[in-house]
Amino acid sequence: MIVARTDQVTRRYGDVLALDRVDLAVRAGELVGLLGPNGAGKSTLLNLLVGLRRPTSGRVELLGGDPRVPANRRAVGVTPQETGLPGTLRVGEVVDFVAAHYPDPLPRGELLDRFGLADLDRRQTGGLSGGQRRRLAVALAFVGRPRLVLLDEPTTGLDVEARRTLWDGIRHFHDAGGTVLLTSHYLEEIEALAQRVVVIGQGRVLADDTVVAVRGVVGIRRVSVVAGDLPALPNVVGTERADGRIHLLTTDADQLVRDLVGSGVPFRDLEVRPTSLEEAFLTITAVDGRPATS
Ligand SMILES: Nc1ncnc2c1ncn2[C@@H]1O[C@H](COP(=O)(O)OP(=O)(O)OP(=O)(O)O)[C@@H](O)[C@H]1O
Repeated sequence: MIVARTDQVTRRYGDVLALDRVDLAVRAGELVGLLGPNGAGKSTLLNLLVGLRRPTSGRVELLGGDPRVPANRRAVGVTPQETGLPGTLRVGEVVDFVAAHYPDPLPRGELLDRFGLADLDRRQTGGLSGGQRRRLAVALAFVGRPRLVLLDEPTTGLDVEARRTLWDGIRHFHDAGGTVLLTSHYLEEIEALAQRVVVIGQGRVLADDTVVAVRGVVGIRRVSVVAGDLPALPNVVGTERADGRIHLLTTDADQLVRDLVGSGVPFRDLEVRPTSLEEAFLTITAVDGRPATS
């Protein structure tokens, strides 16, 4: 069963194309990571899924209906990228306040325990550390026993231990059958939680695959030289000519350099550097299939 879906969704903010014909389907019980750099369109996508924004074109479906209808959002928990908590309320009071909106909320103690906040029940939220505040904000998405939880960069600003505690809370929910869609800038974060990763760049879905497959692309290096035409070389997954240089994307930079030298073709100014995730996907998408000398 599909619990969240976008069908050819485009969203513009004036001249900015934030999402460009995005297709996404999240099935019940999945834990999906949305990966992409700043401005890729991740938050926009979450906001469309929870009905906070309308698509410019295309269709969005949440739990089988229109996300803008409140009844369809009842079984959804959300933590946006930025949240505010009333500073004078105690942690327990905030949880109780949110819980009061749901017919069968999680017991307060259980929720706080799951997110490592049990000792802070009576602390005013204004006296929490940044990391504790973030964990509470994320925990609140789970109060109403949702079927689907959407988390926008849940662990930003958390130290290693706080991040681990939060991951445990998310995992617990997922192990019990819950569905999660979360955003991150880091593959490592998604790798720790999800099997499936959707890579977004410049408003487009660049990849929708297993973490293992995406990790293969992240390992790609850019070998660039100043040269005339190059022969076709093994392990080259993309080629680009720019700024008077030939850029070769490769899964094995060491071997490619050996092959370049072995080919006897004159070249100079050799450079080898890692590609960013977005760069790797964008370049491969743009030039895949063209011969190295084009
Ligand atoms: N309300 C808005 N008005 C105008 N432009 C917007 C608005 N919201 C988002 N944008 C633009 O849309 C694009 C996508 O932004 P979005 O916040 O969805 O990206 P993101 O992947 O969540 O980024 P980040 O990782 O920085 O949170 C960006 O170019 C952003 O500047």
